[in-house]
Amino acid sequence: MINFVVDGDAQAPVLVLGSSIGTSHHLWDPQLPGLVQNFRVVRYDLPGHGDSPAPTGPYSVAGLAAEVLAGLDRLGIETFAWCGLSMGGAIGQRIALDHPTRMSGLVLVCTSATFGDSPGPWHERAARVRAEGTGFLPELSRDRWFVLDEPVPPHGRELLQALSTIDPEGYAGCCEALAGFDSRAELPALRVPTRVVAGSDDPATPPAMARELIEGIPGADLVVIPHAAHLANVEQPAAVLQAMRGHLLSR
Ligand SMILES: O=C(O)CC1=CCC(=O)O1
Repeated sequence: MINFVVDGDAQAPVLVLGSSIGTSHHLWDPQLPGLVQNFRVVRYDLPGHGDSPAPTGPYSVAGLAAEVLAGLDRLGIETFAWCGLSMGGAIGQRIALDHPTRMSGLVLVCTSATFGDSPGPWHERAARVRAEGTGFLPELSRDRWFVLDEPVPPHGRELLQALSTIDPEGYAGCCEALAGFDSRAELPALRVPTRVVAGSDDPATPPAMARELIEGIPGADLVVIPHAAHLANVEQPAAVLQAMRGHLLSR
């Protein structure tokens, strides 16, 4: 069963934070103090990540969305705002499309309607993790997660180190879920008020992918964070918090 972590006032409106493949709920530690002022913040760990077990696959974004919703049901949470980075944004899109009455607002950070031109690289990464384990992931992720030639912030170094502790089967299953995700044709039907946040230097989900999201989602707006790669909320914590609060507190 997916691990959930809840912070903040039980009476406050709920904000769910979804993390990327390769990170845990700790991805959002830099924003937590600024969010609990207004929200009951619910975070979760993907299968095999953080404190979640890795059940046998196959995994899909739709299946993970259903698991997160089941967890929110167990917590007695009916309506919520959602902010998800990367895979957390894919899961957020799926829930917004399938359960729009449950979601009051959506922030999509460093994410996309599809993760790459072809699913091949995700299947290759899944196969490598199954063959070798997750030890190679910190080196692979350094230049995808953080701007080249800039020092990695201390929290970013912790997240990179934690990559090698992830359950290989959980990580591989999440790669396969990303390989199968494509919301492009459905974006015009996404009716939850949406803000898209992109990192100016994100090589994994570059600003062009963010523009595809805002061109597809009715009424969506875009904030581009300068000097940020894929983990923009770790590199530029204050700017991402401001973009999140600016959208979610205007609802
Ligand atoms: O690890 C990466 O390549 C970055 C990434 C892309 C989608 C996601 O969730 O993380």
